[in-house]
Amino acid sequence: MKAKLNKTVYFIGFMGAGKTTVARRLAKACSCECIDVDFYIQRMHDKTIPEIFEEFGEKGFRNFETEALEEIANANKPRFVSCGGGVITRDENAAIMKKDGIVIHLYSDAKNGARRISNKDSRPLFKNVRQAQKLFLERLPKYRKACDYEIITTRKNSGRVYHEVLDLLEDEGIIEIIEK
Ligand SMILES: Nc1ncnc2c1ncn2[C@@H]1O[C@H](COP(=O)(O)OP(=O)(O)OP(=O)(O)O)[C@@H](O)[C@H]1O
Ligand SMILES: O=C(O)C1=C[C@@H](O)[C@@H](O)[C@H](O)C1
Ligand SMILES: [Mg+2]
Repeated sequence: MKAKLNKTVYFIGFMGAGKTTVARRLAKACSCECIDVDFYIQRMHDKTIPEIFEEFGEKGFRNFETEALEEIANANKPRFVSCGGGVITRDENAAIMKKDGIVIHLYSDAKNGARRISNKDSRPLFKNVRQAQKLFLERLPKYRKACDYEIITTRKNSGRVYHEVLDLLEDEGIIEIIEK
């Protein structure tokens, strides 16, 4: 399949929602760039996320995250961006994404995320399922406020989520299908 993307699409959602997986597959179909904000931050600072949390704390990490988002949004070219799970903790991040493109919330709670994520050590804020579920419930209104669209991913495989997002983007004129 070949498609053309007209506007940058930001994926938000809790850890393990499938943001990176879906963004990569869509970028391949549209022959455009796919940016993972977590990878971008790690490359910018040449440190892993746990190292950044240890050295600069969560506040330091959040500052890097806003800086990275600003850079990504300023590039002003259509692409897919998968965000870190906590991007909605700052209202200014939501404003940066909305100004540049459209925001899709991939809904997955922490219990669902826990079944999908194998390496929880690389995620300092996913210590155990009970704590993570509490964090998810605190964040849910923020994900919903920050997004333009929401796709439920619970009990759906990544292929199904991909097709639902693709249909949505086509219906909204954000993607044009060139070849089926
Ligand atoms: N809908 C799905 N059903 C089952 N497994 C999935 C689904 N989507 C992604 N996965 C798998 O779950 C794991 C996490 O997916 P992914 O890295 O895309 O999530 P993420 O939202 O980017 O997470 P994080 O916020 O931690 O970066 C991967 O192993 C991926 O293959
Ligand atoms: O949910 C969160 O707050 C985070 C999710 C990850 O993607 C990373 O951005 C980091 O571990 C913080
Ligand atoms: Mg990811």
